[in-house]
Amino acid sequence: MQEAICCTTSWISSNSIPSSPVNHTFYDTRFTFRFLRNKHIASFPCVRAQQPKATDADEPAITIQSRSPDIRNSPSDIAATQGIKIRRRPPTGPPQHHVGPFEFRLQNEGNTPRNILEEIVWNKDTEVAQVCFFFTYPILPSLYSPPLTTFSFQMREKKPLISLKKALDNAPPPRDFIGALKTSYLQTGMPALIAEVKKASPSRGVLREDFDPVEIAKAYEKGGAACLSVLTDAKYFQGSFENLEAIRNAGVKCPLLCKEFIVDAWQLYYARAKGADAVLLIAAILQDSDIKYMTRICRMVGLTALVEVHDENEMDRMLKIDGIELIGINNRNLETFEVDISNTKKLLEGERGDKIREKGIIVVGESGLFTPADVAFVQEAGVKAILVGESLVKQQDPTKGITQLFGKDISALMV
Ligand SMILES: O=P(O)(O)OC[C@@H](O)[C@@H](O)c1c[nH]c2ccccc12
Repeated sequence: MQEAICCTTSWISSNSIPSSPVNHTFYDTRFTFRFLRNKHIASFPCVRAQQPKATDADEPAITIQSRSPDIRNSPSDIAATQGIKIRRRPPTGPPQHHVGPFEFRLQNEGNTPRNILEEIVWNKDTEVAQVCFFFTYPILPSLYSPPLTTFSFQMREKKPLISLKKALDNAPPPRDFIGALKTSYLQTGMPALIAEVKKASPSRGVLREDFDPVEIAKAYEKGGAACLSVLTDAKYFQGSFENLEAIRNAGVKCPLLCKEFIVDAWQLYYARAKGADAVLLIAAILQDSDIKYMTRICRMVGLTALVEVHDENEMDRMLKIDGIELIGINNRNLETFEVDISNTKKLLEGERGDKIREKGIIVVGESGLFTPADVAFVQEAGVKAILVGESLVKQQDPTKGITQLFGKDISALMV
């Protein structure tokens, strides 16, 4: 079985593990891990964790795993049929060549990221995996051939879910992200602003040297932002979960979007535990079953999911999924960095626009918005909210930046 999650050696490298679903299976009384390999299944009791409370009474209980259970067998084949070009890891795997104690990495098409988004996702997969726990448990030798006395498995957790669950209980309560957008839109008659706290990006480099996330967040709130987006990726955006936490703890009332590359359900819990009210799910990197699965988890833990699309195929995929309430159209192609705000218009035309209105989905126009004309253009196209980073964060006074972006002081229009 390709997606085996246990390793038959007592040593494993984080890179050598496929992105398999580790079963974060919660029971009220005990927690069982299941290991699948060559059709053998071994289960044993482990730490107890608890299933989060369903907020929707109709929502059946769910088993928490890293990724959707539906994709366990051939994730890349399914992704390809959905038009997803981003590969989730080097298909040729880790370095193959060993000479004595040395390892040689052979660079080839299979283990070289094809674009920046793929590179970010591979790094994120490794990052989430590296902060894991390695457990070594004795196992019945008869289950495997040759007999083993121990095996190790990787748990994609910086903190085990049990402690994250505790952190969830202590997390500040989730706030209504969509409600804040709707209220702002009604009060101002302009697209509600999700203002982004972003220090740097791979396409633009460092946007602001004197970066104080709390000060910027407060300035955005004062300027009339409905919600804030906080970058938490450290490697490419110089963001952090500490920034998110600090903004939340500083008493900023705007609901917070955790701007992260979510590749594993564990990250949803972590974001909520750190005070996020919403998370970003990127259709270019998550297949349909992952989106369905992760949006369900979001509902259970009280997070709003902002599902991001960039092209027609991604939009059509998301429109077939029930329960999506908020869709962001990214004007930036995350593979090439090209920005074109007419992308928002293109994806809202014709039948797609009709379907979005029918379903009552709120659309957010994302990236590359700098002027009142840009805001008017995407509003005309049908968005009720906008997500803006660069043009605001670069202003010495981000509050004034908001007034310049809209051509008027929107904070004065808010009750
Ligand atoms: O700085 P801009 O061009 O205003 O863009 C903000 C936001 O849309 C952008 O940061 C963004 C949109 N989708 C993302 C996904 C990951 C990281 C960043 C993003």
